[in-house]
Amino acid sequence: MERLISARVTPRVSFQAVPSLNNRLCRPFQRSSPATVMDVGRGRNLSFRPIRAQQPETKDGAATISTKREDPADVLKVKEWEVGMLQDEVAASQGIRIRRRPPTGPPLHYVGPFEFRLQNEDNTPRNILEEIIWHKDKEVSQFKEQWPLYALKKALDDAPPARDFVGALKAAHQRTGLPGLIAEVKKASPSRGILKENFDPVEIAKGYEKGGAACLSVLTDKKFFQGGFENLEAIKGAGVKCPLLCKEFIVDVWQIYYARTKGADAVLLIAAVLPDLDLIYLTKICKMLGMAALVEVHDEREMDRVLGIEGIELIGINNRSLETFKVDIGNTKKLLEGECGQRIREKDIIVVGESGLFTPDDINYVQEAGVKAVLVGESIVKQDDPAKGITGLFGRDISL
Ligand SMILES: O=C(O)c1ccccc1NCC(=O)[C@H](O)[C@H](O)COP(=O)(O)O
Repeated sequence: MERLISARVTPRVSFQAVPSLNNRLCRPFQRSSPATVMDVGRGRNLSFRPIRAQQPETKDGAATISTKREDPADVLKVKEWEVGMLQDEVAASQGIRIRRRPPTGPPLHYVGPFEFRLQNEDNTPRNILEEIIWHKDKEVSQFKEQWPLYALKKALDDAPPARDFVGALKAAHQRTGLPGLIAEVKKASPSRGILKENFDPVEIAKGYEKGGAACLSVLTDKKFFQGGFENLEAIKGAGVKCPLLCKEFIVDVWQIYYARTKGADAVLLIAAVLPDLDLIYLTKICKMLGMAALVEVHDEREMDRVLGIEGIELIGINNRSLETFKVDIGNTKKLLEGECGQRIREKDIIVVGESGLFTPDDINYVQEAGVKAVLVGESIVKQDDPAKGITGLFGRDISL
C-alpha cells in the first residue's frame, strides 16, 4: 500500500558497481552511515536520475519523498533482477558478450525511499544479435502467458515422433558424396533485407525437397526475418518429408516445446548467446523430445566450450558474424584446423558449414575443410526455381 511520508534524505540503500561488467550494473547493498544520493553517485562515478523529480522541501530543508511498503511482488522482482545479474556475470566469464536483456538497474521499488534509476547509455543493444535477443526475451514472456508450458506438454502427448534430422544429413552425405544440404526457407534478413518478394514458404520447401535437400531450415522470427511459426506448420502440413529445423533465437526451454508442437524436428542453439549450463540443459531437453540440436559457433572460444559438452552431435560453424554481419567462409576452415578438428573427428560430430555459400567451389572448399553438411539460404531462396538453385549450388543434380 502506498503512503506519503516526509523525511530527511538518509538512504538505506546504496549502489556498488560490478567491475567485471564495466559498471553497467549496480548491486544494492546496505549502508551503515547515511549518505546522499549524489554522494553515492559521484563516489562510484555513476550518475543517478531521481524518477520523482522536484521533490518538495519541508521547512527544515528535508525532502518530501514517497515510498511503498515492500510487497511480495517487489521482492520477487528483486530476486529476478539479482538472478539476471548473476546469469550475466556467468555468461561474461565464458566470453559471452550478448546480454540477455537490457541492464535497467534494480526494480524501482528496490531502492528504499528513493525512486530512481541508473542513467545508463548501455540500455541500447550493442549489435543486431543483442537487439534480437532482447526482443526475444520479451516476446517469449508474452507467448508463455498465452500458451503455458503445461499446455504445450499436453499437446505433445499425441504428437507423432520427431524425424531423424542427423540421420537424414548422414544419409544424404553417404548417397551423394557431397555435404548433406539443410536448405533455408528465408524471406528476409537483417543483413540483406528482402531476399524474395513473392515468398511462398510451402512452394519453396517443396522445391527444395525435389532438388535433393536432406533437411529444411525454417526461419520463425517475424520481426527481423519476416518468418513465422505458421510457415513451419504449413510446410509440415503440406506433407514435406524432410526433417525441419526451427531457425529461432532460443533463450528459453519453452521455445523448444513450442517449436515441437509446430512440427520442428530440430532447433538451433547459439553458443554466442547461451552459457554452458543452458546449452547442457537445452540439449538434454531436445534429446528427451527426440529432437536434434544444431549448436552454432562462430569462433574458437565458442567451439572449445561446445566441444567440452557431452552428447553434442551436430555443430554449425557460422561464417557470418551475427554481430557485424561480416561473412568469411574461411572461418569454417580456421575452426576445423588443428586440435578442434581432431576432437570433432574423435567424437564423431557432424559439422555444418553455415552462411555465405554460393558456388560449387564454395561447397568444395568447406567440404575439404571437413564439413559433412551445409546450411544455405540466400543463394538458393533467391532463385525462381529453388530445385534448379540447388543444382547450380552443387554443380550437379543431387536429387538423384
Ligand atoms: O542472415 C542474417 O543477416 C542474420 C543476421 C543476424 C542473425 C542471424 C542471421 N542469419 C542467420 C544465418 O546465419 C543464415 O540465415 C544461414 O546461415 C544461411 O545463410 P545464407 O546462406 O548466407 O543466407
